[in-house]
Amino acid sequence: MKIKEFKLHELEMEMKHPFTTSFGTQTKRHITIVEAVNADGLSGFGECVAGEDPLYSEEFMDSAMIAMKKYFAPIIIKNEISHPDEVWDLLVPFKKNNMAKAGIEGAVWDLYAKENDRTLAETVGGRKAEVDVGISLGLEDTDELLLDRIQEKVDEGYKRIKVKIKPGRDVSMIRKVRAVFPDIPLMVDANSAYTLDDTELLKSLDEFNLMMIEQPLAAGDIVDHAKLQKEIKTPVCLDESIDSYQAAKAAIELGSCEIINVKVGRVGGITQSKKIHDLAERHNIPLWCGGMLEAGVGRLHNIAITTLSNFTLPGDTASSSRYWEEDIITPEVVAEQGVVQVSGKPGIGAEVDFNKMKKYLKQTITITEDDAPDMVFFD
Ligand SMILES: O=C(O)CCC(=O)c1ccccc1C(=O)O
Ligand SMILES: [Mg+2]
Repeated sequence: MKIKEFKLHELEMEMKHPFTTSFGTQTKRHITIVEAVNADGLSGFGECVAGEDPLYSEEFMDSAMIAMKKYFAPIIIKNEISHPDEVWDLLVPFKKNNMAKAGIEGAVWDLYAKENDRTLAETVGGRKAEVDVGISLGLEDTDELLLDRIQEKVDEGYKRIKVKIKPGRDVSMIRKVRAVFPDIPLMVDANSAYTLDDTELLKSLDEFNLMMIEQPLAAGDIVDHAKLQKEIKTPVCLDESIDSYQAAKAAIELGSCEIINVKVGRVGGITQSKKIHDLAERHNIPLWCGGMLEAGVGRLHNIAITTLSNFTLPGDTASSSRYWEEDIITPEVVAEQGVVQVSGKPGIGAEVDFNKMKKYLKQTITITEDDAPDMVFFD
């Protein structure tokens, strides 16, 4: 397949509700929709999920835009490929910048699926016709407000509730949650807010029968999580630490986690997600698909990857309406009683609605063959 041009549609989308984690509060998302166009004018779409600032990982949207524009888009335009798996091989000489790589690669996967008149889910090897989803709730100003939000989402039928925690908003808050909701499938996400010095505190979460505790310790850490997992009953789930196949392999071999949150953007795309999926499946490590407060394109990619067999736990791919007054896709993603139907249409299975998208559009950068200088970095 040959990509004639890439278009980087840079958006700024106001969120319906602020989203607070242990590393800050987000009220809007700086998102880039990546469009890959072939010679026939057919387009595939990906979404770069880098944050506004390097607070979740080392990437941020400004850095990702430069990486996609200067390196990754030109290299793919200059090379004829037969399968999207080859995108990773072409980009791997450039270190990290995985969310930028994943944005480009995702658009190529969607275009490839459309060129072959197949759904993206089928193309990545998924078999499910529907997927169970949960929802991730940010920290609220008070525990009572959090209880109200949980009630709302339980009433909507989400299959599991994820609650952010941080020092000072952890044990007593979760005790209140469990007092009201003793039996709901419940997990917490610390976003690296603790250290091994907090082992006793983290051990006290064992009384709440949590499904897992996500990323309690430093982003990128594998060794201390292995020490912590030996001390606590609650399964450790890693997010920020699993930024590559190699990290997943190390975490599994060291016993650093019992569950992995796979984010297509964080690990560098669908090809690497599939590789991690197969490794985890061989080692009986269940997966679920996390979120980065995506717009509809990213949500649809998350749904496609969730159709793979070892994504056995509900992920964070909630309805579009949970985040956006109006999403950029038609139809939007809708979770009915915590279940999302997988579209039978080619590719991501929904149209990118440019009339909706232009309300959020800051700029579109087009990269063509002319913009692709000879890459002197490698032959
Ligand atoms: O996409 C969502 O619904 C939120 C997922 C989420 O919790 C999150 C959102 C932004 C950055 C990090 C995380 C996380 O899972 O750690
Ligand atoms: Mg997380």
